[in-house]
Amino acid sequence: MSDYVIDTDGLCLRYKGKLALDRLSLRLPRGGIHAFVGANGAGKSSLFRVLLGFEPPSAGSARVLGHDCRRLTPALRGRIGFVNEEHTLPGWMRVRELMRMQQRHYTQAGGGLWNDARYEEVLSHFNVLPDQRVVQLSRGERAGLNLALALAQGPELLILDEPTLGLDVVAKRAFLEAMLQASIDDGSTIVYCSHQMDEIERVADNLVILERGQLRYMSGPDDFCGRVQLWVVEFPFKAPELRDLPGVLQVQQLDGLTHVVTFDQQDGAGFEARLKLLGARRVQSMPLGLDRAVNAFLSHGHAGARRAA
Ligand SMILES: Nc1ncnc2c1ncn2[C@@H]1O[C@H](COP(=O)(O)OP(=O)(O)OP(=O)(O)O)[C@@H](O)[C@H]1O
Repeated sequence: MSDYVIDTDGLCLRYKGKLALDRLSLRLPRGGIHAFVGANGAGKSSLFRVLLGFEPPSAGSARVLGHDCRRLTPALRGRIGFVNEEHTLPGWMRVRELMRMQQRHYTQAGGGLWNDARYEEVLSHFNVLPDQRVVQLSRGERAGLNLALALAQGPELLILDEPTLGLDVVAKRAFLEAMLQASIDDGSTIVYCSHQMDEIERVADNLVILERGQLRYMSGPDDFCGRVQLWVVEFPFKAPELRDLPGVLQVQQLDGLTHVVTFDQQDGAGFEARLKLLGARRVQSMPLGLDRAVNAFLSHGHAGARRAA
């Protein structure tokens, strides 16, 4: 059995003239919650489509649960749960019928561990009646049903594309709790993408940052935040150009002070000394939350891409 639940090597996916995945080499260990972040168009959904066998790689390889993604058998697919952001479900079916169908499938297939309690718990946060047809549900209710079904399957690997988009705060919290529970109780590996850093901060064990189809960064969210630092600097006159200093991700002028976000400059002394040499009168440094840290990291990539263009 492969140690990696997902293993890609030099993976490329090209859509007519557009490189969505660019020589992506990525290995995710089994277990835990892996959160993918990246700007719009970074390639998150494209990666999921390749992993699920919906798109063949244009070059390189992709393996999921130790098997080539181009040759996933129905039995293997049964070990992988997937929820897409549109929450597509058969509209004509009643909620009860859909649940029974999934329940039967996942109990008989033996691939998963159907969990009634988890289904009921997640769905209880939505006003969904068993007799309603899927087509009659609101978008958020359909999302809730889809997530309840996916989490109740207890799949070995669960891939979720922006699962909480459009959910209210209570439903979102319930879903995150259930996701954590599935990861702990069933040992499911959960791979999901989101633009909501508060969520990722709360549940993710591993943060994966994609940029223009490439892997830019991977570690636990806390380790990532530990490497990003904000410096609030007072220059007596006009602030000098700081963007080209080593490790600088972002520079902003706010209320007469210069805010500099750096990566791997947390030893303090070296960077502070540089700022002082450049004429800084006062320097204060502080850690950043995940939201601002990721934002600075991604905006650095954006700026780099603009400069290269
Ligand atoms: N069917 C397609 N045909 C052509 N280009 C596509 C297609 N699907 C995606 N792309 C392009 O591939 C790139 C990656 O798209 P993808 O949907 O994977 O990004 P994403 O990271 O999921 O973005 P978002 O956060 O906006 O959902 C984008 O530049 C997108 O325009």
